[in-house]
Amino acid sequence: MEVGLLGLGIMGKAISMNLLRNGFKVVVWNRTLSKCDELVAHGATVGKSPAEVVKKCKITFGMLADPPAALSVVFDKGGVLEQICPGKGYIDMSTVDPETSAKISEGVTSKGGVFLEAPVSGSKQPAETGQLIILTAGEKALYDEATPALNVIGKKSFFLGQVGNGAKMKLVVNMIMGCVMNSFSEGLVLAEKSGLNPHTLLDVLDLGAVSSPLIRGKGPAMLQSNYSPAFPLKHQQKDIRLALGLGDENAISMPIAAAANETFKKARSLGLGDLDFSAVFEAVKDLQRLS
Ligand SMILES: NC(=O)C1=CN([C@@H]2O[C@H](COP(=O)(O)OP(=O)(O)OC[C@H]3O[C@@H](n4cnc5c(N)ncnc54)[C@H](OP(=O)(O)O)[C@@H]3O)[C@@H](O)[C@H]2O)C=CC1
Ligand SMILES: O=CC(=O)O
Repeated sequence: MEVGLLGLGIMGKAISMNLLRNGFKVVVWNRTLSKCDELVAHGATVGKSPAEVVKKCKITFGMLADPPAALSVVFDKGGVLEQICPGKGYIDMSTVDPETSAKISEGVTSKGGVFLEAPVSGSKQPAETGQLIILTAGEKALYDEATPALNVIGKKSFFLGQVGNGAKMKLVVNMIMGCVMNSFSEGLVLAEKSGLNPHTLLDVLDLGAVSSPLIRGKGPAMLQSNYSPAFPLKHQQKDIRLALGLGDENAISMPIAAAANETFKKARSLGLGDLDFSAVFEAVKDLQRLS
């Protein structure tokens, strides 16, 4: 099976590599074209534009940074819409808001193509090993057609119905994850400042109800100030911001998410946006110094 992949950031690169390893032919494109070289060395071919990738492939995936990027590769010159047509599908895996997803769906379907949104839960390592959780919504026939690829990309795919439901589910999940990370960071600072050994806190947490792959996976590196990016902090802040927008539309009061958003914004203002989202710990430490 041949598939296209637009966007070779942390996730797009890992997903492409995994597809190649599993026998898929992959046609890649990235805004910074030089990032395609490593994929070519592993057997991928390159399209010079999103449109050229769509021309070559029956199904094309997008994995872009944010709503402006996701819209740009579809609607701009050389974009997906120039070649999408009946018989071709576009699957957007970027984390965006439901409105962005609906715009992309309308654009694709207006040209006779089919659309599926498919944001993923899970980070760099699950992407490398095909262990993502895929939150799809949109055209069920495209979901069925893409299942062989989805089965390689993830350990479980959900089909959630109409376009927008995948985006909403992803934003709810990441709103929770951002709040947990912020709260965990405050706990680490509180432990240390009140005279406890934060390493012992990690051991205690790991044995109790709060134990999680997130805390187990990130905690030791955070205590070494190691924030090598798996999930960039700027994307986590984008997700909480978009989740707050969803809360706004639905008149849902979310004071904890709003506070976490402020901490992630503070982290961005400290220049930590490209580091892993666990670097919010540094912003929490900085806030203590100021208070
Ligand atoms: N990293 C993670 O753990 C996870 C991330 N996600 C989500 O997946 C998406 C991708 O994440 P990730 O791979 O980490 O992000 P990266 O920041 O590593 O990569 C972003 C990608 O978007 C491209 N891009 C940015 N702006 C534009 C634009 N205006 N036009 C075209 N392309 C653009 C970049 O191209 P260029 O190389 O040229 O800059 C790059 O390919 C995000 O929506 C993120 O929230 C979801 C689950 C996990
Ligand atoms: O969006 C990030 C993730 O880890 O999931």
